[in-house]
Amino acid sequence: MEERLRLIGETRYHNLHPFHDMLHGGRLTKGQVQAWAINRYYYQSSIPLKDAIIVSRFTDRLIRVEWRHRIEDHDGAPESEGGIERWLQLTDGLGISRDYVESTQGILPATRFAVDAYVHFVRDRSPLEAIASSLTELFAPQLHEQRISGMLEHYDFIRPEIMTYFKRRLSQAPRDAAFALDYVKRNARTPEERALVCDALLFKTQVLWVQLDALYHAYVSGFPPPGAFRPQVEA
Ligand SMILES: O=C(O)c1cc(C(=O)O)c2c(n1)C(=O)C(=O)c1cc(C(=O)O)[nH]c1-2
Repeated sequence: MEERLRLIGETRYHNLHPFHDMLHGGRLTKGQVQAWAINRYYYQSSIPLKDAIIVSRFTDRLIRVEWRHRIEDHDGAPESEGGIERWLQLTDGLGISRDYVESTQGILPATRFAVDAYVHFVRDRSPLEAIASSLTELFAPQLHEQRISGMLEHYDFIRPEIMTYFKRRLSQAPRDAAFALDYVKRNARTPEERALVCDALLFKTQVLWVQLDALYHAYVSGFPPPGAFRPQVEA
């Protein structure tokens, strides 16, 4: 099963999407990077809702204890900032108002539908599939490394401080992915359960991929849907 999961990552993870090639290779305008960050905020801010649902689905206290730090990683705590605040530092650095980002008014409909589908998936499917759907994080650190170095190298509007979100994920994601992988290996006992685990990961790669398809269509091909964020024309 682990081999199958890793093959799904190698062939379907969104590091392979052409929008990411453009983002990391310095081939987007500042307006297109702003569009990516505004849309991605919706994903970030929904992750703790998704994780709270996962916590609510386990009667096993030890799993709840293990999983709940993910909510704090994103939401923060009274004395410490979390990932959502760090994401807003990124959008601040890109010159977009927090009110506008947090309102999620300008996001693409496809972003909302895809992210909501992820939240609903962990609510509606088995707890095993809910955990398996987080396994894309196995493949995230390499992508984050690429993003940090690529964006710093290629864009004069990206300063090191605003990439803190990704630097922090470099240590958080491997720990989280290792727990989830160990959990599915121990708990998917039948061929049917192992197939469900692989299908959950496949589903999640589609949640991520379709968000970049929508960004590409709107901001590279140039067909933003009505009501979506419109970058200001750059001089
Ligand atoms: O930048 C990315 O490509 C990327 C991908 C993923 C992922 O693979 O789901 C996550 C993140 N970032 C991320 O920052 C994050 O906090 C996160 C949580 C989860 C999850 O499913 O619980 N995925 C991801």
